[in-house]
Amino acid sequence: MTRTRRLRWNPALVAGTVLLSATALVVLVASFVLGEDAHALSAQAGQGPSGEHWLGTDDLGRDLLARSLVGARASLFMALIATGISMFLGVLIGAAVWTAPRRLREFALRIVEISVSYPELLVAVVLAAILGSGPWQVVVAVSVANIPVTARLTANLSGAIFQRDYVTTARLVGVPRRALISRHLMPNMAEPLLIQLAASFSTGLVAMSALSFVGLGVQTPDIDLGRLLADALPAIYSRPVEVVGPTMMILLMSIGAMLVGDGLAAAADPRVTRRPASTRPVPTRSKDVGSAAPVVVRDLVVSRADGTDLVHGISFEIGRGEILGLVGESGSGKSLTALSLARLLPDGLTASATALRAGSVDLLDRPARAELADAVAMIYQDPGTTFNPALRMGTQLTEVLRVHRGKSAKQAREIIAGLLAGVHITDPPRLLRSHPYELSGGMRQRAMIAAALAAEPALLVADEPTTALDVTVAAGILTELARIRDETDTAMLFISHDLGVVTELCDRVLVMKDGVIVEELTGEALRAGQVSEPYTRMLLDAVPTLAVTS
Ligand SMILES: Nc1ncnc2c1ncn2[C@@H]1O[C@H](COP(=O)(O)OP(=O)(O)OP(=O)(O)O)[C@@H](O)[C@H]1O
Repeated sequence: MTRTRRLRWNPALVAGTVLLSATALVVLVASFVLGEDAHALSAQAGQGPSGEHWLGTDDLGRDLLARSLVGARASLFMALIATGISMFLGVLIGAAVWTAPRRLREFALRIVEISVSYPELLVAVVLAAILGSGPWQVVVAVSVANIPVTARLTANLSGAIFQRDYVTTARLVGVPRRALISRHLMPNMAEPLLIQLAASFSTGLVAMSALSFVGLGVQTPDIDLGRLLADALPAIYSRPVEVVGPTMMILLMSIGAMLVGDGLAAAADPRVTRRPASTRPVPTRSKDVGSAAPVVVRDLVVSRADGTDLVHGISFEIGRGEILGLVGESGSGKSLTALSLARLLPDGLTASATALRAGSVDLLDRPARAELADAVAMIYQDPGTTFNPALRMGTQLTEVLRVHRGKSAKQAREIIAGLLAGVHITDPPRLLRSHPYELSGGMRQRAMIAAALAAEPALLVADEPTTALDVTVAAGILTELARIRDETDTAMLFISHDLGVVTELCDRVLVMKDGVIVEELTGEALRAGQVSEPYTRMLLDAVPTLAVTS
């Protein structure tokens, strides 16, 4: 079950909504009431404003106010239809681009970027000229001209959202593509897309009026605002009042739409956050090596597309119920090692190994997502980006159980509630009803651990799980991880650049430098300071201590 985020009204949004709806209402009502007056000829030609004709009459004696309101109705409908078409197709193309294979995506993105570089009005004029004059031709021309800008916005938004941890997690657990788009992409793009909708309406209205003005749109005797402006042009110096009606209608509607857009932008949620992580399968090299350990990594190489190796053939195993620490300075290759195990390497990087196994799953065999979810779970550094801000915690935490274990929503909630209680969340039902932003960082991280355990993975990767937390909360999370190690068979890969934390928690520690393991130590040896590598010594010396001098 998903939520509706409450709209935060602000002056621009109120003013825009009132202006737009009042104008639309007046236009609709008046155009029905005054429909005949707009076309009725009279002897009172070319008159100025009067009590009978508020905006005067044109050279055939037709009431200019009635014509403006009737013309505005046509422009309003045409702009709405064009906006609907361009938004629908733009969002579809933009989202589809990000679910396409990499090469096709790159190609499509370039096409969209090139299309955006042509001014919309110019494209609309060219298309309308090709299609011929008429209202539908203009609607199609303006719709098509507006598609690229929406498609690019959607593609950019999708790209950013696709790289957030919660989407990475959803992909890791094998959430189907359609659900990814409807549940994770769309709710998080709603605000910018609504803003784009308002902008698209406004530019569409102006473009359509411009096309009718130059004779490509609505044709006499039908009228829209552009047509009325064209009719007023010959008398622009002798009776300038003729342009007032259509100009005012264009202004009122587009200012209304712009204010709504600005209001939505101001009301947009400021909590939108990011963290580049990502996704790409791991191509492979060759075959195995027998070992009883649940996690086996042999000769893991991670390379860039240009052939540069970032991780240089490292090997390690993790035993049942063992926490293996992976330490090293920033850029030493810790995260790439972990992402290779989860088959979540960023685009442009590939991994190969002679053995890569978690539990019974051979990661070199391109396991199905469901299998992978059983094998590997991840806890990320920043609990603020781990969850989709648009969904309740219950929806997200139960995902893996519903998707892979076929549990009903109720069963999944019960299991997760038990796991949440296990990680010392005091009121699990309340947490399940909450949105992520209602929780503290520590609670979110505990919830992430509970979600990770739900799949009973053979390997739990914790990538700097305490770095974004304050010291006391971090201590609580470390205690949870130690408890999981003591109470379950889960093998754990604990990544950190902080030897102090690793010393507290890990049974064994690998020290990485420049993509190579330079030293392997037991937890005791590390605690006793028995290290042989100068690099490890340097890391150890970098651990802050609270020395009190008197
Ligand atoms: N997508 C990428 N494309 C190219 N190089 C990358 C990419 N991701 C990481 N690298 C490079 O690979 C090396 C190892 O990166 P990695 O993220 O594994 O380091 P790390 O030890 O986890 O660092 P940190 O503690 O800062 O997270 C670094 O030199 C980094 O610049």
